[in-house]
Amino acid sequence: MIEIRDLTKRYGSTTAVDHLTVTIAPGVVTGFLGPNGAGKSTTMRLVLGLDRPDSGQALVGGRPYARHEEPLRQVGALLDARAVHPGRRAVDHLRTLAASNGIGPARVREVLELVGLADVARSRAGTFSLGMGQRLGIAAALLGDPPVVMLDEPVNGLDPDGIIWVRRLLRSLADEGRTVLVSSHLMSEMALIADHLVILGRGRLLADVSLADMIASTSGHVRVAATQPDALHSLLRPHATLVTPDGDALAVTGMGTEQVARLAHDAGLLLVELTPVHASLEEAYLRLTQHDVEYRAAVPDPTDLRSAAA
Ligand SMILES: Nc1ncnc2c1ncn2[C@@H]1O[C@H](COP(=O)(O)OP(=O)(O)OP(=O)(O)O)[C@@H](O)[C@H]1O
Repeated sequence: MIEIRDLTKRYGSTTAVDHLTVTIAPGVVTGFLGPNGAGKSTTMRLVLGLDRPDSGQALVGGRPYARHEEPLRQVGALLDARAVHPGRRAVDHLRTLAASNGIGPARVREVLELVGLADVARSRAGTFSLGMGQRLGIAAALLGDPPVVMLDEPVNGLDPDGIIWVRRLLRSLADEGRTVLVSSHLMSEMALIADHLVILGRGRLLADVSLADMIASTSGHVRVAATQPDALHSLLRPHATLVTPDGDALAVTGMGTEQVARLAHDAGLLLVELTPVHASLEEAYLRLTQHDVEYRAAVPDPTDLRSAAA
């Protein structure tokens, strides 16, 4: 279990983590989400004692990370897969880490097998692809067979096989009763991996919610098309919350399919499509975080269902 209590971290005038209180429970995969700069990496670094909080605390297994004698046996973390000396052989990198935590060479061989790097164990980390580097980072995280695993963007750079492998790995770690915290900006991936979500915005907790409740909290939309698109648009606009183009059709929120059908019928319009579309995690996430995005490009509006559905 990870317990974060009233945690605050400032860098100059930036408050990276702002009075954050949340518990990451064992036995489930918790997705850690938030826009760029929301404070996810800082929170993970604070949990690992790599940075000092201004106030509050982060406990792993009931204690601050630094108070554990062999921390790799408590928490396995992948924060930055490139943080390995490029001249180091993969196996030597793992052996050094293992030795500093009283872990024997047999476990090094085991994790190399587990992540699929056994054949390249003697290659230097600098020759590894991004995906191989990720696998090496995950191997390091799992060395101590820890009850808590924290992975920052673990699928970054992995090919589809690798992504499926990470998904299965995280599921099995959670099923074994471990605490699994994983960050990713890929909402479609999160929707497949996570059971629970912790969402930050500008360092504050925006949501601590199950994946199912998160999606259910956002109503979907109706996709509708008619032989006279302009007439349909004018008809629906006064009645719906939002009417936006969606390919050849319109995306309509704030009305159900029946209401759309009746209005069209009464106006003599012929519908060629009428489809209820359930909200995706991405839509729910974009709506929740739209006021907390620190770095936003000028163009797409996050409430535009076309960009949300892309
Ligand atoms: N070492 C540092 N010095 C100064 N500012 C920092 C430092 N580390 C983080 N910050 C700032 O703290 C805020 C939170 O950053 P953090 O990297 O934790 O966010 P994040 O949610 O992990 O973002 P991303 O999704 O982009 O990785 C940002 O405004 C960032 O610029």
